[in-house]
Amino acid sequence: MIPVYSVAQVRAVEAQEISKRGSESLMRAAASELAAAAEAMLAQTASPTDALIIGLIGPGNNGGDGLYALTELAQRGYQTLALQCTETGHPEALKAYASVAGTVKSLSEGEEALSSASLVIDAIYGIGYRTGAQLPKLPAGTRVLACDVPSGLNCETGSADDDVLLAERTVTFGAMKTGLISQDAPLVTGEIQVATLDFDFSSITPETHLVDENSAQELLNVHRSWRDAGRHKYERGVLGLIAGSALYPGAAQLTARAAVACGVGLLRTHVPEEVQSLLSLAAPETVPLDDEQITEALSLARRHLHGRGAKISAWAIGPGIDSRTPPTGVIANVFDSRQPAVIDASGLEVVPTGPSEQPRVLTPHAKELRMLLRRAGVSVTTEEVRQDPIRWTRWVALAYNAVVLLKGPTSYVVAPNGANLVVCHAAAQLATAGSGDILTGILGYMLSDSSLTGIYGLETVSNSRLMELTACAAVIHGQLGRVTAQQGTVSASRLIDQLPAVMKDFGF
Ligand SMILES: NC(=O)C1=CN([C@@H]2O[C@H](COP(=O)(O)OP(=O)(O)OC[C@H]3O[C@@H](n4cnc5c(N)ncnc54)[C@H](O)[C@@H]3O)[C@@H](O)[C@H]2O)[C@@H](O)CC1
Ligand SMILES: Nc1ncnc2c1ncn2[C@@H]1O[C@H](COP(=O)(O)OP(=O)(O)O)[C@@H](O)[C@H]1O
Repeated sequence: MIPVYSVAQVRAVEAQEISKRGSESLMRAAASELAAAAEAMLAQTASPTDALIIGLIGPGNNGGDGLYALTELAQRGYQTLALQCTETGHPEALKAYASVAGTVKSLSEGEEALSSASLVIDAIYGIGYRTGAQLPKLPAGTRVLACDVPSGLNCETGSADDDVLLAERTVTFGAMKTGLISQDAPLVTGEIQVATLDFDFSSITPETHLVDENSAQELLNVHRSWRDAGRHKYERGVLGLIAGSALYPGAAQLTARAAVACGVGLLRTHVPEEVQSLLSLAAPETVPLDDEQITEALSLARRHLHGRGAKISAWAIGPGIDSRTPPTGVIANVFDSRQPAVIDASGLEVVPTGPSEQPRVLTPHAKELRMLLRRAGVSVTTEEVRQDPIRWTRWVALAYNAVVLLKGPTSYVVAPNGANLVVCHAAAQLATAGSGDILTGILGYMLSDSSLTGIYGLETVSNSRLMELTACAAVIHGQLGRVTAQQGTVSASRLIDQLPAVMKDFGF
């Protein structure tokens, strides 16, 4: 997992590093990382002599990084041009660049060259940016590498100006910063590469941790073993799905098909009669589960009589339930159990507040989070949630005694004790009807699989493992969106078609 720090924390460590190593040597180290990233971006498309790299240079240290990077690139044979975007610049870096590659032009003098740039390095503003500067408009299709932070992005809040310079890649220095993963940031930074420059953060507690593809792989492997290959379907895990209504017959199918596509051991489905025949057609692998069997399964689980009757390892509750007539009796019994559950959509309208023995994950989007807060007696606006998502998600986690996944372009996973993780891996195309139902299927499957929860006997899964698995499900879901979008337009059904291949990439 990647630790994420506030700008103030990064500034404090930076000050220590400057006193140890000197400002110039740090800046040169940052510049080398930036130059290497520029070379990597051009590796497929241009040889050094053909490529023109233009640096947009600002007044402070960010501009200094850009100039030293351009100096290195000029020394390696690239054609470079430094365009000064403000009245003043970093004096030593300006001198260093001039001595290797010639004079620096003003933006107005050299603007025309932008249309022939192979790559633009955006080194106008970094963490010192305050909103409101005049930023240059780049020709459509310009490839941009941002130095530390895209210019126009407030790196404390993640709020971007309308004319922010959109980056294909951002090389950020010291550590991942909160404002690079919040609010607008995921839409403007491109891929983020952290160049730690060996900054020492050992005495500082990060604000949160980012779970990316690599960290998800590691987290998924924690309990996997060679013994997994010898398990039969019941040992592998049985998911109980309570979903669907005549009003929304599709949601139960999507969640069921997603869980099946993940490779669930067995899926038992509790849906209204009129939905069951459709579900059996859409997912013939599923086996219906009636009220009596649920009561029996819960009773056996309470008496630890595993392996008899309808054994259920975890539950997925909510997709497509008609909130006007939810199956409250059955759901109430499941909520009273100690079996892990993911609760989504209309299930969120009936999940009880207060203490519970059940390990639970609630998966609201922002509007559902506000509904959950209202049910717990707290009234907030959408803007308040946007400004401080972790704070309001924590309120819900505490009030409902559950791990909460707040879904959106950036997703937040928060436990009742306040621990939190962030996932920034989504593709915009995931904003399509039914994609949340698929996430419920993926997470439901993961909670049911003992090789992922590490629970084979009588204990229950801890909130910290629930958080990890929830973050992994969000990463897988994000990757699913990315892979599907590469091949065409995205719909929930197309996401399910890609799911087996994406799961395979995560070691399933
Ligand atoms: N301090 C260090 O040792 C290191 C700093 N690094 C670089 O230093 C950057 C931070 O440098 P600075 O603190 O000089 O800040 P910036 O280079 O981000 O900004 C320069 C100055 O621009 C001005 N400014 C900001 N917003 C403006 C606006 N809207 N209108 C007009 N002027 C505005 C501010 O006065 C600010 O100090 C980092 O982002 C990173 O690129 C790296 O070299 C790593 C080492
Ligand atoms: N603009 C966006 N960019 C990236 N991911 C998004 C965006 N909007 C929504 N998502 C993701 O898509 C999913 C939508 O879930 P949800 O709102 O429950 O949809 P539905 O109710 O249609 O199933 C969530 O996983 C969320 O993180």
